[in-house]
Amino acid sequence: MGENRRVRVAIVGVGNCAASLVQGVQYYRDADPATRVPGLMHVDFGGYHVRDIEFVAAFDVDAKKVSRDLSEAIFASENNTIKIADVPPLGVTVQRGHTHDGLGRFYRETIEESDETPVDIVAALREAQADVLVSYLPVGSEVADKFYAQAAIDAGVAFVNALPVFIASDPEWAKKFEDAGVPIVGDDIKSQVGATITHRVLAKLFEDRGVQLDRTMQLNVGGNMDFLNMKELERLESKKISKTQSVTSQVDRDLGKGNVHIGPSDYVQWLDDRKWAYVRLEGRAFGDVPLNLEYKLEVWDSPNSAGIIIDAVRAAKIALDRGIGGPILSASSYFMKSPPEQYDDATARDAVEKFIRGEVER
Ligand SMILES: O=P(O)(O)OC[C@H]1O[C@@H](O)[C@H](O)[C@@H](O)[C@@H]1O
Repeated sequence: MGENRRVRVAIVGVGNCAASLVQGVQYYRDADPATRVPGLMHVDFGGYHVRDIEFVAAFDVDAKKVSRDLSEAIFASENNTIKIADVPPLGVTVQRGHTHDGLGRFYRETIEESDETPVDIVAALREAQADVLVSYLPVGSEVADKFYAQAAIDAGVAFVNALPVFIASDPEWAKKFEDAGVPIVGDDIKSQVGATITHRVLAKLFEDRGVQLDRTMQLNVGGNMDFLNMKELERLESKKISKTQSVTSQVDRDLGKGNVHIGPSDYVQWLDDRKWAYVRLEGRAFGDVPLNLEYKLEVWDSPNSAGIIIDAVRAAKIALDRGIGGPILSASSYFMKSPPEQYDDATARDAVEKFIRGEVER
């Protein structure tokens, strides 16, 4: 395992999340594996340091990003996340990707689409000798995401599916990856301490402590392109399903129709890439006495997911090194909202550590 100590990463969708990822690799370049570093779960992940991640290809459709060096494209157009690092020129030119259903109404009204011809993705991935392709397409890009998933299979490149399109968790797609011997980690990134994981953990706490959860809701607002895009309601159907099942999987009972409301709620432009989540859980405790819990989480959305992707790409690379194809269940269940199999987060975390040590196959 691990003769090649680099993790060669390609990105599709050079938005805020990609910006945080690229900056984060720079930010943690000299992190000491012997210490606990704020913001990372692993400095060293199975022998790969954060600085071993190398960006080798990037695809986008935005005229202000295509043909620019990745180090500039991450700060271009509508990208508005917090800056954490200066990024030197990377020598990676953003290539014209394929649009398919990637641009909803609000993207089309906001950005100018590149008039360059889309490149051959399989050829580009091969030429770049990519190990892992990270899909950061906008929510609702079902056709485009599957197109890139197929390109990853055809190029023999591992796939990290950060958006709520069901691929790793779809048995037919999972089999395609398995048959091709290509690893996949998915679906839908679960942030470090984000709306989903806090909500899951508290729902489980109610259950574990014998409080019956009767009703819950999670309302999210933000000011990035993700939230603007989701004003188009059809595009967020898969997102609502993904977020809801991630929380309800932690409760053993069916809460009943109408008692769970989880989803993106509105676009508030001045929040920029901040996301605020308002969460409420209503239950019954000892003697059927009401017990309610309400909290508000304020985060910068994109850096909150970047550390998770840094681990997900290294998990995918380890699977490649070990010749394991198909969904990587441990990493998918800890890092993603909709993995093929749901576990509680402590169990999933343990599984990831076992995977790193080679004690579980996937
Ligand atoms: O905070 P949560 O619920 O874990 O969600 C995290 C991520 O969820 C994805 O679906 C969003 O598109 C990302 O922008 C976001 O960072």
